[in-house]
Amino acid sequence: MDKLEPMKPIDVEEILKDLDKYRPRRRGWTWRKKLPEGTKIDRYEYYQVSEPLKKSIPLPAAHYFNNIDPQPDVVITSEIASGRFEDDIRRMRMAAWHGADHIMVIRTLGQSHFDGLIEGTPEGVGGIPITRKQVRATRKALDLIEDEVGRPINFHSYVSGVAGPEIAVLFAEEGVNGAHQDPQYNVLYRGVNPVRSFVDAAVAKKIMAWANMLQIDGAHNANASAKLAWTVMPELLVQHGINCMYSVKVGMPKENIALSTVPPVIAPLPEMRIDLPYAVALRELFQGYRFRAQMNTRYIESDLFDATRAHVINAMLSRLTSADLQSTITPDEGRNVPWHINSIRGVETAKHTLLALDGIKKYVKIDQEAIREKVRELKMRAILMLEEIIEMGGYFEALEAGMFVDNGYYPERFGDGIARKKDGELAAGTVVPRDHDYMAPVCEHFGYNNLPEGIEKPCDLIGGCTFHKPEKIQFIDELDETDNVNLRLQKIKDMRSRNVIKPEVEWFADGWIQLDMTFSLPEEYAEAAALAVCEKLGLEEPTIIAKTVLHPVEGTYIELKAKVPFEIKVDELELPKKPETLPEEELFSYVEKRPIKVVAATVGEDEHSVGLREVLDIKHGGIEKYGIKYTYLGTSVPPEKLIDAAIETGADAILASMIITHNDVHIRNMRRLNELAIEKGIRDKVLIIVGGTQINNDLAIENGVDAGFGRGTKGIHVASFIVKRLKEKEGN
Ligand SMILES: Cc1ncc(COP(=O)(O)O)c(/C=N/CC[C@H](N)C(=O)O)c1O
Repeated sequence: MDKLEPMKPIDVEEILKDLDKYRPRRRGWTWRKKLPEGTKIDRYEYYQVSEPLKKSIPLPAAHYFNNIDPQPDVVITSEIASGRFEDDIRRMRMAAWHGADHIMVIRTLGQSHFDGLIEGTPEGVGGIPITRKQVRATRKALDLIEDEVGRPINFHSYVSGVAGPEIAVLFAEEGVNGAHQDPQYNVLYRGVNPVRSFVDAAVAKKIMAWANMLQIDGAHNANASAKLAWTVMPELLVQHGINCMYSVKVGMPKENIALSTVPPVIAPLPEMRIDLPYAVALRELFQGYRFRAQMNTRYIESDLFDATRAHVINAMLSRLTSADLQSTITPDEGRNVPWHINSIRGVETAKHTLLALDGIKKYVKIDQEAIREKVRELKMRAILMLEEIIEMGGYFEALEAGMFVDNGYYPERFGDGIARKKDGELAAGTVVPRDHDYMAPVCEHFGYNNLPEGIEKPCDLIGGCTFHKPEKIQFIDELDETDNVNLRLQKIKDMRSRNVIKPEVEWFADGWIQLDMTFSLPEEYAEAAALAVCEKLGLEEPTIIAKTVLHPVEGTYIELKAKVPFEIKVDELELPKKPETLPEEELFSYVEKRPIKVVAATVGEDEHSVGLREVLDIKHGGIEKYGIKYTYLGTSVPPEKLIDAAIETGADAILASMIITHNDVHIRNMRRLNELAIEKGIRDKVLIIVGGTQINNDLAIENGVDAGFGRGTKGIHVASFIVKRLKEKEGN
């Protein structure tokens, strides 16, 4: 398969075919191609956008603006790792269409403790088992997806744990474009021996530098691990400094070193007043490096709205300072391994906010004087901390003393930091000093290597290494015949062959749905009542995933997930009939021969007019475009007035818009129009057509009018209906 059919799902079996022969089309990271300041998109000016996509899904409100889908200048990340790469590939395609060009894949639980590579395609837990086959299949799929959307997509995962160097070689061989690499992470959060972690990191970073991979550091983990995240701000600056300098010393270019910057707090704290000075201090201290805005995962609860608000603030912080990448840790990080919809919501939030604040610095400047004191204080605290680390004898000694992730706001100390023994922890004593005559015919190998004179590159000694002779790469297909993608695909093939489907959240037809409901009960009763509703609906495994107390006794909002026990037969689905339309030239010629007049209004106490005006006015392709004359009576028009106007003007049709449906007021208005038309003796002379977001044709007809048009109706739909009916009534 050399390209994707836009309206066909990715064929994973096709992706898996000839995987042993696949070679990555490029190595290294790709930034977006920025467009000049003042670029016009449609009639609007932009200052921070990049080249558009060939295929994409714009923001929800884009249809008001000719469906434009501007792409911010900042790389947008989507983190996708459900445990089944074959489903993640589908979601990567969804994310790419919504504007993500950086796909980050978390590794399966505990892979950092595997002292070697794993192979095949076992199912992961909370992430993907990173194996050559999985990496290769995903990169191959991303090739197709990037061709489809028309923009390179960066594939990213993690170089960490006791097999860090091996993972780095794998990523370099397989064309992975970016990776987290920070030796402090292994030490602090994976309990790896500090010396081992730093030696491995040097080896891994050198390989990543050769592969031109973007590196993201792990400072955000301190933020995510501290009790009060803001107290580690000075330490975050120190941690960024340690990884940045270590990476530069190993030979990594600064433009490939990204700081994973996290806003230290969230409302109810005065978020921006605390986060802004920190963000400014970072960018002043680390000029020349890249900034990856990482949402604050420390405080993400199960409330999707609160998480989304936090994401908006984070992206706003990016625009007020600067960011090269905008991460979109999904809003449901606080409750699930991210679901499809929440990966996409994360991308939309980033895109929306970055576009909303396009060029904002032309109007809004940070008052450098006002912020100066706070910025200086943060830098001073970080410098003092660095000086103390040096006084303690250096990084490893400071580590043993528990200097890191202490919850005190340095120099305040609580003594509850994460202490790691220099000669203890996982893989202690496994670093073997190289002999003085050490020689390895290995390219991009960190450290001294007694290579013989006159060779062009080390691997010339062995006829080429896998970096220079990829045909030497050993591709292992599957190792576990009971846990692999082929077995999992069997279930999908079976359902597709029977043309049945189930709802899903992260894996194909996994059966999960999400419900939300509100009860006028205190929360514990509301939770029990919600579960009871699911039982009565015959749903399986109902699980409460979030709740909002609207009032201690007046009401509680509950969100649940539950599984549907049945399959849906796709063949038996009744698709809503698309309103038929006549060819435009038929409409023009009919109306020319047979003039048509209509009266139109928004009826009752309803003030909504936008939808009706779009159906009427020529500039929106309204019925006026086809020569139909209309008399528009405005909004909140009593049905009586609309009928009288139809009589006065001899109208052929009445167009009544009704958006408000409270207490079925729309239904009363439909019936009223019909009754009045009968009373006044014009019912057989005039078509009554109603429209509105909650209207459908069946509802309209059962309430006495001739047609009902719902959301998204265009002038041609209404004009076609009128002409069709008049033809039926009057012949020709
Ligand atoms: C520097 C570093 N190395 C490795 C790993 C992952 O390591 P395991 O494979 O042991 O889980 C991480 C994880 N960070 C969380 C990712 C977050 N969701 C993010 O977007 O940054 C890390 O920060």
